[in-house]
Amino acid sequence: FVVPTATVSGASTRHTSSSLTMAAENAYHKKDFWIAPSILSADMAKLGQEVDNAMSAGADIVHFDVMDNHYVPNLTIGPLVCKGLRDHGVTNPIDVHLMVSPVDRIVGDFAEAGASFITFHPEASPHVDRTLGLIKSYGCKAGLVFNPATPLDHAKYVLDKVDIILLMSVNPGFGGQSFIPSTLDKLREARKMIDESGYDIRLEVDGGCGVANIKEIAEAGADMFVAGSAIFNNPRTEENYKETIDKMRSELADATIA
Ligand SMILES: O=C(CO)[C@@H](O)[C@H](O)COP(=O)(O)O
Repeated sequence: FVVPTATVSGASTRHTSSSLTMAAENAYHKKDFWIAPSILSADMAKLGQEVDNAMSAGADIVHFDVMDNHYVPNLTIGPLVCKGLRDHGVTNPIDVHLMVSPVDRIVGDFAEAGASFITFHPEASPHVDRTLGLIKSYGCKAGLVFNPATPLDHAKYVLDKVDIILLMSVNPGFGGQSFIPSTLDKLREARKMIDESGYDIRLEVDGGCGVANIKEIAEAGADMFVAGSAIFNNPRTEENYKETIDKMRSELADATIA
C-alpha cells in the first residue's frame, strides 16, 4: 500500500506500509487531502477577494478552469487572470485545468502567469507525451483529465510523466451539475492503477462534489476534491466558506481508506 504524499509546494515523498502502521497511514493520507475551490463559481468581479476568502477559510489550492468555447461550450478565463491572482498576492498553488484545444501553445503563457499544476484532456492534444513534457519543462506539475465517458487508457504509457490524474464527475463546461455516480468505479480503477504503478500521483475529482458526497468520493480513492458551487455560495463570506470546508474536512476525517 503506497500513500501518495505530494506537498502543497509540489515536493514529494513516499511512505510504505513497512515504515508506517496502517492507522498512521490512514491518518497521514487523510491529513493530506486537498480541497480545491473552483473559481468558476466565484464572484468574478471580486475574484482576488473571493480567492483570499476561500484560502483563509482553509482551502489548499485554487482550481482555475480554462474554457475556450471550442473544446467545451463555454468561455472563461486565461493567463491574464492567473497572473492577476498572483499579482494580487495569492501564494497558494494554482491548479490550471485546460479545457482547450489545441493545448500546447497556451502552456507557456500559463506557466509564466504562475500556474503550479497544468492539466489537459488527452483528446485535445494529439501528442500527449510531448504535452506532458512541455508542461514539466516549465517546472509545473503535469496532469491528464478524463471526461466521464473517456477510459483511463491514455494514462497507461505515460504514468512516469504524470503528477496528477483528474477525473471529471460531470461533463465539462459548467458548474453546478450533479455528480455522475459511475465516477466512483472509475476512481477505484484509477486508484488501483496509481498504487500499482508506485508513482506519486494525485487523484483529483471535479464536479458535483460537496459535503454530502465527499466521504464516499474519498473512500473510492480521490485525494483532491474540486468544489465550486458547494463552496462559493451565498453569503459570499470567509465565514460561510469556512463552514463548508470544515464540514468537508470532518466528513473526510470519517472516511475509511482501504
Ligand atoms: O471544470 C468544471 C466544470 O467544467 C468544474 O471545475 C466546475 O466548476 C465544478 O463546479 P461544481 O460542480 O463543484 O459546482
